[in-house]
This record gives sequence, structure tokens and C-alpha cells, in this order.
Amino acid sequence: METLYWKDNKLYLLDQTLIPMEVQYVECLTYKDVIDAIQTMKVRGAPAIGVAAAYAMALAENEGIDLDVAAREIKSSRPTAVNLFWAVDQVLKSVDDGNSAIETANLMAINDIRTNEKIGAYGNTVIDDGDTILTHCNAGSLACAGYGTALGVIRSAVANGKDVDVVCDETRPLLQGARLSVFEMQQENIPVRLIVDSAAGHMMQKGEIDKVVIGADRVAQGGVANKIGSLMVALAAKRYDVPFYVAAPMSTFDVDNNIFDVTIEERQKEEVLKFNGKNIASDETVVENPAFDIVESDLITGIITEEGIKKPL
Ligand SMILES: CSC[C@H]1O[C@H](OP(=O)(O)O)[C@H](O)[C@@H]1O
Repeated sequence: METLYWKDNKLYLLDQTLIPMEVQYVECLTYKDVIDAIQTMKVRGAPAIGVAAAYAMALAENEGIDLDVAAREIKSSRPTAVNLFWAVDQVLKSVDDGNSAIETANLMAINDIRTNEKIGAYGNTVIDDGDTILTHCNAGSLACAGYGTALGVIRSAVANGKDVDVVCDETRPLLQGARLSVFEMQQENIPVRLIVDSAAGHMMQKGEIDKVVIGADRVAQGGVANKIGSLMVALAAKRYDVPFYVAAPMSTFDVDNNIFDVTIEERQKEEVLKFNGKNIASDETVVENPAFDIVESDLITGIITEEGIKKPL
């Protein structure tokens, strides 16, 4: 199942808001269609957002839209994942060098998968046979052009004959863990259990988690920004001496900035107020819905990249 594909000058995105109950693709005819898909989380995950943004630039090129104008609008779709900005800038640079946006986007998609396979290979070196690995949100193939980052580490360990099992927390409010990561593991018959977010500390306290591997939306000086709840998992891991790894491509690195300067996306209150369209609190309830939090460097054992395992910045 592909996260996205380009066909007949159109971009097809797997609508991740429907997984696991339905597998349907959204047809994007214009760059604004892609912006909408990113904002409504039909496509999500830092690398996947980056590749989708690159294809949005290809659609804009076909539409005859000024690429600088399109770039600004695409970059405004979500603020935290640095891959979005990196990918759009890569396309602008490549077009300046005389290439087409579509050639650049196609190459980016291929390179993303190759990069994730390298991340998986390095990640395999820190996974032991018999490990139970906790992961948060979805940093799998659905968060990328394919293979995944955190789940790519798990795929690599399994491919290397290691008998690992996975614990996914559900990842409120949009449930990427329950809906996407569990789905990915089940598709490949990798043993997986689902827990509520607040059970992660309990599992570690009982000694039932051997490693934590999560993805990232931005790696910068002082730490890593990732899905809300990552910090709580990291604090529990620190308390119970569970190695805590972040799997991320170098395109997620923002070395010139401090992680506390990153914009933490605030999403709409309805995501918290409602579950399956039904209110779990009254509409007038005041809601805080930050979509990401920051894991400080001293909580991170290592950052698994395509260049090897790096120390946090
Ligand atoms: C492979 S990085 C995926 C990263 O993106 C997710 O956020 P969202 O689902 O809101 O795009 C989450 O932070 C994952 O770790």
C-alpha cells in the first residue's frame, strides 16, 4: 500500500483519516488540493508531508503558478515538521538549476525510502533479539514515502531475524498509534499490542518495555519535537532506564535553531472535544490542543539517522 503516488499528472494520497476502516486515495489535481490534504491530516508524518509538498510544487508548475507564490502557501500548511520547508526549498533550488519540479519530487520520494532503509539498518544495531519496543504516534511507512523511520527500525530488526514485539500507544487525540502503527504491524504479522497513552509509564515500571523508538518532526539544538505525548514517554523511560531512541532522516535536522524556538502547532479544539463525531465534553469547553511537544536532549539515548546513530544536539 503506497502512502502516495503520481499518475497522469495528478498526485494520489492515501487518505489516512480513514485507515484502518477504509483504504481510499484522494486525487489531488492542484497544489491547493495538497495543502488541504496536509492541513486535514489526510497525509501526515514529517517525511510524507515533505514529499507531498514537493509534488504540490510539481502541480503548481503544471498549473503555471509562480513557484515562489506556491512555496509560501505550501509552507504555511503546517508549522512544525521541518521536512515541509526543506522539501519545498529543495524543489525551488532544483528548478533554479534547470530541473523540473516533478523530476525533483520523484527523486525525493525514491530517496526517502532509501534513507529510511539506511535508518533501519543502523537502528537494527541497537535492537536485541526478544526486545519489546514501545513506539508513539506513527513513524511508519504511512508517515513517509515508504518503509518508515521508527517502524523502519522494527522492520529491519525483523528482517534480520530478531524476534521483536511492538507496543503502540494510541496517541490521542487523532490516534495515529492505534489507527496507523497497529495497522502497519498487523499487515506484516509483526506482533503488536495497543495501549492507552497513559499506560506507557506503567508498562515501563513493570519492566515490560526494553526500548522506545519514536519518530521526529524536528531535531534541533536542545532536543526533538515530536507528537504530543513524546515527552511523557521520554520522562518515564528516563525514570525506568529504558533506552529512548529517535529515528529521523537528516532532512528533519534544523541545526541552526533551538528546539524551543520551533512553532508548536495548535490544532482545532474539535479534535479533543469529539470522538467519532460525538462530543466527549461540551462545545463551550475551553481546550488546549498542542499537536507536538519537545523531548529535551538529556532524555534521548541516540538519534538514528541514515548517517549512523548520532548524539542529540
Ligand atoms: C516519521 S516522522 C512522523 C511524525 O509525524 C507525526 O505527526 P503528525 O501525525 O501530526 O504528522 C508524529 O509526530 C510522528 O512522529
